[in-house]
Amino acid sequence: MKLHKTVVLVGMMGAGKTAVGKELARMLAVPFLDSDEEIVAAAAMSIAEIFERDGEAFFRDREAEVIVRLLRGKPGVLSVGGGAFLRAQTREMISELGVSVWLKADLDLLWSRVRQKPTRPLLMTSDPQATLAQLLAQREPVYAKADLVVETQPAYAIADTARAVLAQLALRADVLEGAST
Ligand SMILES: Nc1ncnc2c1ncn2[C@@H]1O[C@H](COP(=O)(O)OP(=O)(O)O)[C@@H](O)[C@H]1O
Ligand SMILES: O=C(O)C1=C[C@@H](OP(=O)(O)O)[C@@H](O)[C@H](O)C1
Ligand SMILES: [Mg+2]
Repeated sequence: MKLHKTVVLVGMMGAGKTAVGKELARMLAVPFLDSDEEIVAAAAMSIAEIFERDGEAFFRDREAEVIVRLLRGKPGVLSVGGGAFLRAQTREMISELGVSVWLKADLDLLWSRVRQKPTRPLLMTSDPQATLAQLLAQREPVYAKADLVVETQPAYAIADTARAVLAQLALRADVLEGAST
C-alpha cells in the first residue's frame, strides 16, 4: 500500500482520533502524528496548563501552526484536536495537502469516553455533559465538511474503526494505492 496524502482525523473529543490514528498508522506503516502531542511536547505543559496560562486563543494559534507544519511533512496519519477543524484556514490547508476523515460518534459514546479523563479544559464546567452536547451541536455541521466520514460504534474496538477508515481510504486511489480491503 502506498499513501499519497496525509490522512487527517477530525471530530469531537472522545471520538477516538488519537487511539484510532495510532492503529491506522501502524496498519499503513506510516508515521503517526497528533497535533495535541506536538503542542504538549513543544510547550512542556499539558493542554489544560496551556489553556490556563496562555488562554484558548494562544492554543488555537499554536495548533494551526503545528498542523500546517505536519501537513508539509511526508504522508502519515495526523490526528488533530477536536477544535482544529473549526478554523477555516486550517480546513483549507487540510483539503489542499491532505484528506480529512470525520470520526463520527454520538453523544452517549463520546460522553462515555471523555467522562473518564478530566484532561480536557473545555469540559471543566459545572455540567460537562451538557457542554459536550452543545459543542457537538455547534460543530457537527463543520465536521460534515470533511472529505470522508466513518461512523464509530460502541461495539467497535479501536482496530475495527481503523479498518473502517482504511476501507474508506481504499476507495480513493488518489489517496491510497494498492489496498486490498
Ligand atoms: N473502540 C474504541 N475506539 C476509539 N477509542 C476508544 C475505543 N474504546 C476505548 N477508547 C478510548 O476512548 C478514549 C478517547 O479516545 P481518544 O483517542 O483520546 O479520542 P480523541 O483523540 O478523539 O479525543 C481513549 O481512552 C481511547 O482509548
Ligand atoms: O475539542 C476541542 O476543542 C479540544 C480537543 C482536545 O483534543 P481531542 O479532540 O483529541 O480530545 C484538545 O485539543 C483540547 O482539549 C481542545
Ligand atoms: Mg486526541
